[in-house]
Amino acid sequence: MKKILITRILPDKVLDAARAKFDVTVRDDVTPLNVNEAADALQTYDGILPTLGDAFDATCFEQAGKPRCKILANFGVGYNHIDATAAAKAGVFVSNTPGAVTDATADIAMTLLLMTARRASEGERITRAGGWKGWGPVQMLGTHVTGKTVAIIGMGRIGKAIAKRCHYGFDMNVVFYNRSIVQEPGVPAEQMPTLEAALGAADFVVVAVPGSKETHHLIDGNAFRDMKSTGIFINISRGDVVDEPALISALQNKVIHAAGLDVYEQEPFVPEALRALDNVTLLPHLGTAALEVRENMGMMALDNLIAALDGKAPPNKV
Ligand SMILES: NC(=O)c1ccc[n+]([C@@H]2O[C@H](COP(=O)([O-])OP(=O)(O)OC[C@H]3O[C@@H](n4cnc5c(N)ncnc54)[C@H](O)[C@@H]3O)[C@@H](O)[C@H]2O)c1
Ligand SMILES: O=C(O)[C@H](O)CO
Repeated sequence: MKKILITRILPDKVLDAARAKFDVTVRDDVTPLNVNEAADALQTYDGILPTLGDAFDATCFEQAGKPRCKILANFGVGYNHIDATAAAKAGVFVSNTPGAVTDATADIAMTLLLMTARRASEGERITRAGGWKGWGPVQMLGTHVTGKTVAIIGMGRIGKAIAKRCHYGFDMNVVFYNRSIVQEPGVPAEQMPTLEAALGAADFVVVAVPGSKETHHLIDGNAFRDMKSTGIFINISRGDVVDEPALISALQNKVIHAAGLDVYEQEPFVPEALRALDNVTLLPHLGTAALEVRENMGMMALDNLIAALDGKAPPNKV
C-alpha cells in the first residue's frame, strides 16, 4: 500500500476515503510543517496532502534531493507556501482545489464587509458585556452599504463571486483591478487601468488576489493613502498581500475608516495593535470553514493525489 501524509486532521469523510486506498499518516497538529519536516516528508511518503503554511519552499526541495513523493495535493486553492518551480524540477506534481472554496470565501468577504460597515463586532462586544444602555437614533452609526462602490482587487473566481453578491444583493457599483484583462466579470463592472484608480474610486476595497512574490505587500501605505478616508478595507486573500504595520498605522491615523480581515501576515499571530482597535473585524481565517466545503476540498485534493499515484496527471495540477 502506498504511504501518504495528511498534514492536518481533515473531515472524517475525507480521512475514511483516504484510508480505504492508502496507508495514511495524519498529523494531529495545527502548526505548519517546518522546512525540515517538509523535506523529511518528501523523502518518506509517496504522496502528501499539505495545507496552508506547510513550508515546501526551495530549501526543502534542496534538502530532499530526489524525493519519494510524487505529489503535493494541496488542501486549498492558495498554494503560496509551495515552491511550484522547485517541485516541478524535483518531479513532484502540485495540485490545488479551485472552485470548491469560491462561494464560501465570497460569503466570508461579505460577512466582513457587512460586519465592518455596520460595526457588528463592536456592537456584539458591547451587548455581550452588558454595556448596551438602550436604543438611540445616533448610537453606533455605521456606514450604509446598499448602492455604494466596491473595488475588487483580483477579479478571479472569488473576486467574481464577491462582485455577484455586491451587485445583485446590495445594488453596489462594482469596479475592479486585475493584472490581465477580464472579459467576463459576470456582472456590470468597470475594469480600472491601475490599482490606484480602483482604490480611489471605492467606498469598499476587497482584496482577492493570490499570495505570491508579485503580490507581496501589493497593498502598502501608499495604497491606503489612495483610498478614501471613509473607505473600508477587506482582505480575504493572504496576509502578506498587505503590509500589516502600514494597515495598522492607516487605521490608527484615520487614513482609512475601518478594516475587516480574515488573514494575517504571521498567522496565527495577530498584532496587539490591531486587536486593540475597535474599527476592525478580525476573523481567524474562516474563508472555507464549513463542513461540506472542507469535505469537498478534501475529496478534490484526494482525487488529485490518487491520479498522480496512479501515474496520471492530477486534474487540478497548478
Ligand atoms: N480566506 C480564505 O480562507 C481563502 C479561501 C480561498 C482562497 N483564498 C485566497 O484567495 C486567492 C484567490 O483565489 P481564486 O480562486 O479567486 O484565484 P483566481 O486565480 O481565480 O483569481 C485570482 C485573480 O487575481 C489576479 N491577480 C493575480 N495577481 C495579480 C496582481 N498582481 N494584481 C492584480 N490582479 C492579480 C488574477 O489574474 C486572477 O484574476 C487564493 O489564491 C487564496 O490565497 C483565501
Ligand atoms: O487557499 C485556500 O483555499 C484557503 O485559504 C484555505 O482554506
